[in-house]
Amino acid sequence: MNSTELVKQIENKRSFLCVGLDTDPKLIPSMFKKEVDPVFAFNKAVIDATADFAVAYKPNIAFYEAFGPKGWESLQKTMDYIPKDIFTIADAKRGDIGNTAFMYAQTFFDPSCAGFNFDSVTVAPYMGHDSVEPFLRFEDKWVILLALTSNSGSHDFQMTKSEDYIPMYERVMRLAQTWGSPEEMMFVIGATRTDFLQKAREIAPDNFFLVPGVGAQGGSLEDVSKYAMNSRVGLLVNSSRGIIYAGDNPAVDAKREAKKVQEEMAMYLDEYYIK
Ligand SMILES: O=C(O)c1cc(=O)[nH]c(=O)n1[C@@H]1O[C@H](COP(=O)(O)O)[C@@H](O)[C@H]1O
Repeated sequence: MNSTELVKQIENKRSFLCVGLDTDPKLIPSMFKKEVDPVFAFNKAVIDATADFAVAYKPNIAFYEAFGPKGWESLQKTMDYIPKDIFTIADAKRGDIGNTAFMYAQTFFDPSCAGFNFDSVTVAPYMGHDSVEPFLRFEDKWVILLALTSNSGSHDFQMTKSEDYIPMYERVMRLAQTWGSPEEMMFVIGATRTDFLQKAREIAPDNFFLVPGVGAQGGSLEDVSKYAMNSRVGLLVNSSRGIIYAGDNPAVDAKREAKKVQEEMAMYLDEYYIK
């Protein structure tokens, strides 16, 4: 999916919500446990309940690969079920030398390999340009590069400053913009880092940000909208547990939560979105 299609979807749905499909078999409500594939049955119910309010789905790959072939099959069925006009993110946080990175890129982007046709993959920048470039070879596919993450460990490396006082996350964002255009590269900026959202937007005015950390991790949707929205919205805000585990019945509970977030987003679009 290209950025024009993504922005159009955001404007039509008045939403920049990404629903995270972090489906833990232990947390699936009992009504799904009797199904042949409980993970897929649950995801299907969540997708049915939230597709009107979400512009993206982000299956976190860890929750699927932990269960081997069965997990990959649940992921495949989930991907096949997601409506084709909704943006998809393989949250895999990959990063390796070039030829290996290309295999990872094929896994998620090339339907003739593993069978997936994701729009984007999360990638760790630590190994540098040649570990990211292979993901950029695919047309209308996106790299979502970790910049400033939502966890407390983000202080360990991302916030550290070199002799020129530039923090590592800023160095990542500036250099990565020489590797790929805003049409193919997004940055992860945690919603829990509202103090840095404005700065991040200054560093990368045109890139989309994937912003996890609202909902269960407590980030403020209003601050994210206020400080990081750009003239093409430029935001995908993820919530996983806060939506998918909102209650025992996704048709009611996940729907209620997704709708609530979407309505709040519509309000912030009215307030902060200036084309
Ligand atoms: O890349 C991510 O999506 C990500 C980056 C980050 O900085 N923090 C973060 O929480 N995530 C992911 O976003 C999701 C957050 O889930 P909830 O806290 O349940 O909404 C998980 O899948 C995390 O792996």
